[in-house]
Amino acid sequence: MHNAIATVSLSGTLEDKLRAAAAAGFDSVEIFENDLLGCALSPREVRVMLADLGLACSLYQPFRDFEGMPEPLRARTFDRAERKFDLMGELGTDRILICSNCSPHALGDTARIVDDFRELGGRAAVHGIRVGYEALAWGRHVNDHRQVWDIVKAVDHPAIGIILDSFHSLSRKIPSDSIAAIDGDKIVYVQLADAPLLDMDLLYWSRHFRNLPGQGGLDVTGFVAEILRTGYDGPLSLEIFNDRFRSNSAAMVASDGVRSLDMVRDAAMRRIGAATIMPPPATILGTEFVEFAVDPKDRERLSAMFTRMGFSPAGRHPTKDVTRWRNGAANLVMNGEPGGFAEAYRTTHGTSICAIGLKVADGPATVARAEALGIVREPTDLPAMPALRGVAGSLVYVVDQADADAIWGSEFRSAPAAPGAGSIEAIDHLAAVVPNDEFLSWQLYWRALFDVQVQTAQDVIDPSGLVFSQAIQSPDGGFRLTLNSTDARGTLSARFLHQSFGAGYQHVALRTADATATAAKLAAQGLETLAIPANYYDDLAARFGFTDAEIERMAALGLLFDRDAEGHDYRQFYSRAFDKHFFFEFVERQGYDGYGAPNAGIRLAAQNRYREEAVPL
Ligand SMILES: O=C(O)c1ccc(O)c(O)c1
Ligand SMILES: [Mg+2]
Repeated sequence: MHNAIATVSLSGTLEDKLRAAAAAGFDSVEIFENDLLGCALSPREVRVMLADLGLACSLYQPFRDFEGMPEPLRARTFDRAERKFDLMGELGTDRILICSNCSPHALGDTARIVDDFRELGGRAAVHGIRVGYEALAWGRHVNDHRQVWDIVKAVDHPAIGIILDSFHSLSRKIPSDSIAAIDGDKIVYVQLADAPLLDMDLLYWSRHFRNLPGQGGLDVTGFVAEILRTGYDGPLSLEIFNDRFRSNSAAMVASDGVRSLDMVRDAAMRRIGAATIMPPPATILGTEFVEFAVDPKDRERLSAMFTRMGFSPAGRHPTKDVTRWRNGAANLVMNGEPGGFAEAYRTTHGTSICAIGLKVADGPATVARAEALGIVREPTDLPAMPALRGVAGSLVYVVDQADADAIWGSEFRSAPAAPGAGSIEAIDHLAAVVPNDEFLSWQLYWRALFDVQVQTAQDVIDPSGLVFSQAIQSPDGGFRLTLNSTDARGTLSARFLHQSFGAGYQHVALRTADATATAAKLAAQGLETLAIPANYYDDLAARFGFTDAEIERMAALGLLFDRDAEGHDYRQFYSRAFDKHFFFEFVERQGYDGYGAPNAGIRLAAQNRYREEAVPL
């Protein structure tokens, strides 16, 4: 069993695609006919290039509108097939994909279809070629792999088998356990794609929105598990029609593709109880700390902000300019050390969040899985705390739960915890902004490495355009992250990307048991918070029946409110941004699992009103 990718999944010319697939480590490619037709190389030259790159060609596709054609079209499809068999000989591949007929001329007569395939099998066998029949979800008469399997059984020819494509089967909600009826040695090829769950015409959904397993909402793992159970051991091949991938870097999509296939194969093997190739998805217990790279000129103002947020210095590194700030269970690290990673980071991005520390159940296993998935490990001088490369070159420190306390003890000279400052229970969530091109890539990174779940993606309305927000969280909610991206240049997210020279963490949400009391306390300490307009509170009163006094109090503190369908409440308020760059949120969850999506547009409109204000130099 090996990793393959269809050339249609990658951007560029055929040559670009092949080079990217080889560089990422694929074993073989499916050559998509249009990529060959537009290529100046002859099939023989492509074959030489493939050999030079160490790639095999595992499939030629697609061959359309073959089965059940009335004469004289029928004779012509057989001639066309013979031409393609010759071409495949030059290209050096022995498998072809025939997708189910979409022609208005196609006859649905199964006996005719079976005869057509039997005849084709005879002709293919002469060339040593195996033909795989794939049900397109929108095929005119055949659109379900169960129909294809019935036909393949009836044909009963060694050169004729079935091709399974996860998109076609899962988009139609065909139960994957139906694959158990298929003989593994009759499966000619397997194509994999995921997709976001969209209620959309199947053809349009397939041709524009497919994405890599681990980037969408289909149960590709369950599909692969059933295929492995049949004993199939041929290629698992990515066939991704995606508008964004057509313009993205082929190198990025190809290396994400290998990560995705390795992840899905590992998950499927785990599901069927087979021996696996890497440690399981890592359990994150929480965000142990957030580290800020601070420019010396900003140190005083950032310290003042932390103080107003109820944090106090709780330890200092014995030799480095690194300070631990603490409020309850939340740690913020301020790093002003020259000459190291933090300085390099702030030189590019300005004073900003340069690293996060994740507390995990098993540190060494987390790092081993990261390495198996091709996630870059960054050297650090902290042996107990390995670091992985994260968004925009920031670091994700891996903190084993057994070492968490020891790290603070050994790395910092601790001051006694300041009494009375413990209003923060934990770092609730992080919000990162990433360029649109990388949105799916970072989603895969988190979903491949960690045991996390995704919530339904949200469209958030910024006054200057739409922002996509994808929440990722551990099963118990102890770790939460939102990934945000936009095409709209004027949005806060876009301005963040522009001003900070790339992706990064834009805000940190801190959890408190009582947001109202925390807001009052921090306001009294001088924390500037985001003012929310009166119209919002009129609507809150109307929707939830708060008393005038309750509404007045919320308005005075800039508190936002939401309640989920089960009646769980959420309260949140925001700090002003530090130099229009990053900001803090304070949240109270009463069993509420979301992120206050109905309030996101209100918050963005409020932040937008400060847009013209100058930033201190
Ligand atoms: O969209 C299509 O036409 C198409 C063609 C070939 C495939 O393998 C496929 O899954 C879809
Ligand atoms: Mg397909």
